[in-house]
Amino acid sequence: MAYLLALDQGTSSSRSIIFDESGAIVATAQQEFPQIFPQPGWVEHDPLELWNSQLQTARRVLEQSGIKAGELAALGITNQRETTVVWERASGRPVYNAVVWQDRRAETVCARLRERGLGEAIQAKTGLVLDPYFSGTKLRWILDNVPGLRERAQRGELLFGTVDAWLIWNLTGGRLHVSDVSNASRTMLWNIHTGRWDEELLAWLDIPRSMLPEVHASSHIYGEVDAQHLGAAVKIAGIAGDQQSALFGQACFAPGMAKNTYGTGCFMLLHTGDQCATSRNGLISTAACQADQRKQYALEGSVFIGGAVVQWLRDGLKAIKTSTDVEGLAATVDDSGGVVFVPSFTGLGAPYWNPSAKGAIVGLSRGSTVAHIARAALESIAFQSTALLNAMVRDAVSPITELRVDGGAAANNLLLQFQADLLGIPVIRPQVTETTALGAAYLAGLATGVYGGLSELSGQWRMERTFLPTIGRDEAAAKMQGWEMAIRQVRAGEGA
Ligand SMILES: Nc1ncnc2c1ncn2[C@@H]1O[C@H](COP(=O)(O)OP(=O)(O)O)[C@@H](O)[C@H]1O
Ligand SMILES: O=P(O)(O)OC[C@H](O)CO
Repeated sequence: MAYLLALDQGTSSSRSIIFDESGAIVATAQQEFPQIFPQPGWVEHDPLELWNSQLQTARRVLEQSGIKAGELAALGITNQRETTVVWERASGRPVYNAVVWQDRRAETVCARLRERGLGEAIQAKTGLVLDPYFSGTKLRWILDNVPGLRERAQRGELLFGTVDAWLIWNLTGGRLHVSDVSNASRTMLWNIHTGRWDEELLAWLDIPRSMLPEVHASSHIYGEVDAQHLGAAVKIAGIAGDQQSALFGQACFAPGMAKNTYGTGCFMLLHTGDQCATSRNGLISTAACQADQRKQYALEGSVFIGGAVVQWLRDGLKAIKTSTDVEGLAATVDDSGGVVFVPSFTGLGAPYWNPSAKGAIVGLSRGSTVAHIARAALESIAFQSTALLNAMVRDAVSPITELRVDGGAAANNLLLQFQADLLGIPVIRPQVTETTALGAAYLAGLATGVYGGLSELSGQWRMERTFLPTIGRDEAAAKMQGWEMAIRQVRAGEGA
């Protein structure tokens, strides 16, 4: 039996999972790390905490499983995307906290690029909307604002990486500065058509070329982990951004196959094969996992607050004790009683793109209770996801006949039923919902010969439960109209 280790470095925790070659989970270890909020709209992580928590979970999962590092066929890395780390080439020390994907501070950088009329040209090259979400704008902010760093970067003393590159630098004792196409495509420095770092983009964002990692296909033997970390050298044979990794782990390999991940945010990806489709409806184009030398693409809708709205009910409103409790509370009422919750705590992502929007709860009446608010919070996750799928349908790249789902909040049956009702297509939850980690394990297994090809992986995918629509299309459309009206109110409040 071959074993594969997936390192899944997410926004709220680091996880390590060992899979056997059938895709079954053998053991899991997880560790949370602190979120740092220095100012409203800013979100940071300590890069050393990311590295240490990831390493600890990798050691723990090996211990728990009784499998020795030397018995692993390979490991794959998957990570929160866009989060930006800068460190010293000579010492490996980070020079600033990691600026997290949710962080909005680079809006000033975007505004200047917009004023220069570069929004469309950037979108044409990168597939991305000019928004502070993406790494290049965060990196530019760091070099412009942290004293001394621009000069040091120009002297070649500093390196930039998304979290995959940072982890691999540490795993290999500074021997490798590498990343994969799926992560590179989120930096706004990568030309999605040529599959290269783009000199014009680097000039517009004023980023020295010497800071950037070397980029390969997602399934590729990058090198080996230093034996001191896990007890033996292990091949690093897969890297992918977590959402593209989940698309791969859901065995969505063909055009028209789509998945939605309900984690901190919600990320819906539609595979578009070797065609880079351009959205006219607020979605972005992104590199999908590349298993070989052929480029693969997806259309993506990214929602910044998904399951995080449930965390807010728990930690901010203290309405529930655990995230799981939300389902019971929401089920005590038949509907939201006219309450609509727009959880745009960190601006609005796709398809609305409004970095300064704030959250709102509208439609409150004397009869509204915390249960209505909890239900509206869950519904907001499904409404936002429906807006993404509607945009994909309007882009008419390919028909979407079903949606595969995963992520922490996909455990919530009430949410998934409401999702199927709104979408009017089957919403399908697989048996293995750790699809992000599974994708990374698959990529590593393909590169090292554990798997013969994609069809073998498609054959491993198993459905756990299907949610079918139970309401008419008119009723679904009316619910969606109520949502869009609330969005207009939020945007009007922002002067958008
Ligand atoms: N039963 C549930 N219902 C709704 N939301 C949930 C439930 N369980 C977990 N969540 C939410 O899912 C998120 C965690 O999912 P996960 O996939 O682990 O996220 P990430 O990978 O972004 O760290 C949290 O925001 C949590 O509030
Ligand atoms: O860590 P997650 O699962 O919240 O995913 C974060 C995304 O990669 C951000 O683009």
